[in-house]
Amino acid sequence: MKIIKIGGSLITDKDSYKTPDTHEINRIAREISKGINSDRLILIHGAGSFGHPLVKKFKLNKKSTNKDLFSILKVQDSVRELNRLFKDSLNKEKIPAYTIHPSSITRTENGEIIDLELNTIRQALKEGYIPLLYGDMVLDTKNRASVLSGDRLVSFLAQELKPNKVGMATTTPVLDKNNQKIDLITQTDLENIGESNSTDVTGGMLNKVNELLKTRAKSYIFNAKKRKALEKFIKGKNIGTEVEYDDKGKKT
Ligand SMILES: Nc1ncnc2c1ncn2[C@@H]1O[C@H](COP(=O)(O)OP(=O)(O)OP(=O)(O)O)[C@@H](O)[C@H]1O
Ligand SMILES: C=C(C)CCOP(=O)(O)O
Repeated sequence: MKIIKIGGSLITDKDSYKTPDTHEINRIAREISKGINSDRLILIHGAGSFGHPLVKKFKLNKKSTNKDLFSILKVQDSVRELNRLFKDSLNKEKIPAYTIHPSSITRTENGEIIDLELNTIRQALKEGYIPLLYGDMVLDTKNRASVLSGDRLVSFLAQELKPNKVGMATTTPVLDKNNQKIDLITQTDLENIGESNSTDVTGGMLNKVNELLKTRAKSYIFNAKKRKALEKFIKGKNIGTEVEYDDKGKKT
């Protein structure tokens, strides 16, 4: 099994509010379709400009017990819109993507997952679907709602479902201070890893690396703007920056 996250910066224009990159959405769906084989696959996508700017505007990433219910619903509706665009494009390419809305199956406590209903995902896989999840706003026992990033979903699902490979497709591999690609990153060399240059409430590249440090499966962050990179990754090629598992990287 593979778990792959498609970054919000690939499928949206992250600097323009709620702007899908339809051309890239369709190209990525085609690459997934060409790459896919009998290996099981779970897809997750980020929120891009359909999530981060609204969360920031409504301050929904802060601790508070009285977040406005309608603001939370607005963010959920917005990320669902992006999910629908991506799902439709995947289905058009004959990929049986089956959306599982994280907000319907997850609770967090202070942002940490305490329940996530895995049997729905397992059953969807069993029936031959490709479960499709995404960065969402979910119920939180202490703060009414919390932002659950697609990056966290990747590491949580990897821990539970034990895929043999994990990929985070975004617009760049991990770069060093000279802007050169890092081939292998470990817990000890995180100094040059920052957040995102765009509006991003979930920690950008640093969060991605931190989540993958907790992931035992072989894990890669790569640039899927490069033609055929995603297709090759799905077919089994290792590309981008490998993130080495480190049990000291465990946050949960
Ligand atoms: N050392 C680094 N190497 C590469 N990118 C870095 C580095 N430090 C910070 N970044 C930033 O991290 C960004 C990637 O993280 P970001 O969270 O925006 O991507 P994404 O997963 O595609 O988006 P989303 O969170 O919406 O799904 C890069 O575009 C870059 O701005
Ligand atoms: C901003 C929201 C609602 C989810 C963020 O998910 P991500 O784009 O995967 O970090």
